[in-house]
Amino acid sequence: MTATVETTNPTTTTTARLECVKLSGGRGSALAFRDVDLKLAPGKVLAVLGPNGAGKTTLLLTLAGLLPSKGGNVLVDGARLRGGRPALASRAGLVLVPDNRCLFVGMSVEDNLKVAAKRGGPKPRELLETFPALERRWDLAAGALSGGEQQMLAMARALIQQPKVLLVDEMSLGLAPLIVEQLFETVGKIARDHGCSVVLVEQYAKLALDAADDGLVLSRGRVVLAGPAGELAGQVERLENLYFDAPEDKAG
Ligand SMILES: Nc1ncnc2c1ncn2[C@@H]1O[C@H](COP(=O)(O)OP(=O)(O)OP(=O)(O)O)[C@@H](O)[C@H]1O
Repeated sequence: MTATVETTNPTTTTTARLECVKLSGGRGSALAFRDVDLKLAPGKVLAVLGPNGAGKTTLLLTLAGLLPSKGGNVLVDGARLRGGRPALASRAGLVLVPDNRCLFVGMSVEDNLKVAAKRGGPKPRELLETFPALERRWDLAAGALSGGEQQMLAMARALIQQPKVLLVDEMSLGLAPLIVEQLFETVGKIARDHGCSVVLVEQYAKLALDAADDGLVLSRGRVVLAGPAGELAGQVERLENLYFDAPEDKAG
């Protein structure tokens, strides 16, 4: 089964910021996800949900060019992106925030941002507008920050690269619910203020759908539910069944 997340209004927008057409991917010879179709407009947030092992992270890594695709296409602003080439994906504006954050823990907050800054792009201190909590940590080593602050820094470091599409993996991992809620709010603000599209891989289905415009649910590598976030949020029971691998939703 495939499904399409159509966030563009066909009467006003002809080109999606991010588009996947029958995209498949995995590691080695195994497919972790298959035939994923999606369209995401600038400034919109897509929540990618699903149980453990559903293929969510593999989808993000494939979009970021860190894994080769095994079929289908990825398009950014209508231009086809060659798979398996992280430098090309980065040049096309795809920026990944990995679940382990990958910060330089011995370097200060400022230096973590400096190494990612682009010529002509925002200066590190400009990121404090979006992440004011980092100001009082500015000179501290990233490794000395709390989990929530580290996640903010990881997001700020992605944002300083002026992404067209921000790919965020398990932003909430290991964080207190209150911090998670704040981060989700910030994601919505980033999409609106910076006009970038955000693909948000998450386990916290309810919070993610509250922050997203659209949702897509993977189960066993296949899209089993997709549509406006508000509609998916109204199907929490079906979502929960998927998480517990209910037989009716097995994609085979
Ligand atoms: N490093 C790896 N080597 C081989 N197979 C892997 C590796 N990482 C994940 N897989 C396999 O790929 C499939 C998809 O995993 P993936 O991590 O994309 O799922 P996920 O939906 O992100 O799950 P989770 O929420 O637990 O992170 C699973 O069958 C998993 O066992």
